[in-house]
Amino acid sequence: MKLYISGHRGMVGGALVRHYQNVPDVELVVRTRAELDLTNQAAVESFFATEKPDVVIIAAAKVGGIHANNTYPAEFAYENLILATNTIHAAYRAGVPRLLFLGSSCIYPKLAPQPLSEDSLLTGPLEPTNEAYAISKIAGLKLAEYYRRQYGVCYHSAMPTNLYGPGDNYHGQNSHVIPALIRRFHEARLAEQPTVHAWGTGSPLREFLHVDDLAAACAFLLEMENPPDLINVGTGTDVSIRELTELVATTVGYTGEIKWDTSKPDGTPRKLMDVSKLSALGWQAAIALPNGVKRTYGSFLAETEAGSLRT
Ligand SMILES: NC(=O)C1=CN([C@@H]2O[C@H](COP(=O)(O)OP(=O)(O)OC[C@H]3O[C@@H](n4cnc5c(N)ncnc54)[C@H](OP(=O)(O)O)[C@@H]3O)[C@@H](O)[C@H]2O)C=CC1
Ligand SMILES: C[C@H]1O[C@H](OP(=O)(O)OP(=O)(O)OC[C@H]2O[C@@H](n3cnc4c(=O)[nH]c(N)nc43)[C@H](O)[C@@H]2O)[C@@H](O)[C@@H](O)C1=O
Repeated sequence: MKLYISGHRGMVGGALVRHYQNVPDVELVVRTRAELDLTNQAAVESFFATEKPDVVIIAAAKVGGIHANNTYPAEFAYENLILATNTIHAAYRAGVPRLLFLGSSCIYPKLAPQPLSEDSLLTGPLEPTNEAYAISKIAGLKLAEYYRRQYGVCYHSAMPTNLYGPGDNYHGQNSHVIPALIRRFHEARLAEQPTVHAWGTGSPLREFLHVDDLAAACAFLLEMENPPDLINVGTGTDVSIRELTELVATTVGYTGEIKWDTSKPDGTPRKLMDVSKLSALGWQAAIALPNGVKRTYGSFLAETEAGSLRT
């Protein structure tokens, strides 16, 4: 099986490469952004016509936390729309029979019933801080569905909940909450800072999935002969941002005071996936949050040491 993983230098793409690199009879195809810019339609068409992979996983995207999504909506919409469109269409034109598109839990309406069922898609207004990204992800998953329906190709989508793990982005402003807090608490401990600020009120609820679990779930879905068009991937449990913040501080060994910067947005009040569809098919997450955060802090230290930390 010739498998093209886009975005292999990102957190999800990296986990997929780790998962598949020792699987027998899998030939991995990867390209850096410098080698293949997925927003360049001609380059994408030419790549697919030459490589003709058997399976594609779209793990490339413009990704960021609440601040980045809220600040750069034009880039989040444009890059993710064009990247998904180019990849799905070129894969179809090159005769690729199987493709997995990755969306995100933010595709569901802000106030949809919790836990978020796949049936909630397109039933109400989106969370404003990530509307642009969500719209591009909805377009991507719908495109995969339409190509499957019209052309009979097995193109389908998975909706992961908030992810974390090795190879995450530790940018001070544009990252997600777990990498942001790991770095902030780590630096505060080293500098013996008495106070650390976390964003918002601490009251929102979020569900977190380790990226190695997501890679395993993607492989599970790609083994299915007739996968659903759209399926949620998560753990089925959530925590408050306040609880998460305390967990990260403890893991990192920071003992100072935590203050809340309420000038920063909370985002959606709760985002818990209904994972009953995936559970019924026989898959569930294996890495519990405290252990996952501990492992991720270990990766952060190793990446810092190696000079490869993404900031
Ligand atoms: N992180 C999370 O919490 C969640 C992520 N997801 C989804 O998982 C997928 C992967 O996310 P994640 O791994 O976290 O993101 P990362 O930012 O870690 O990785 C994304 C990768 O995509 C590459 N990329 C972006 N634009 C282009 C382009 N135009 N051409 C070529 N490559 C490009 C980036 O390359 P470069 O390094 O050169 O910029 C990067 O390697 C995305 O679809 C995202 O929506 C879903 C739910 C939650
Ligand atoms: C994966 C997901 O990621 C984004 O949505 P989000 O769930 O809001 O993700 P987040 O990780 O940025 O924040 C989670 C919560 O945590 C709080 N918070 C505290 N302190 C920090 C902090 O220091 N950084 C960040 N980023 N958040 C912080 C923050 O205020 C919020 O209440 C979307 O872009 C969306 O498109 C998407 O798909």
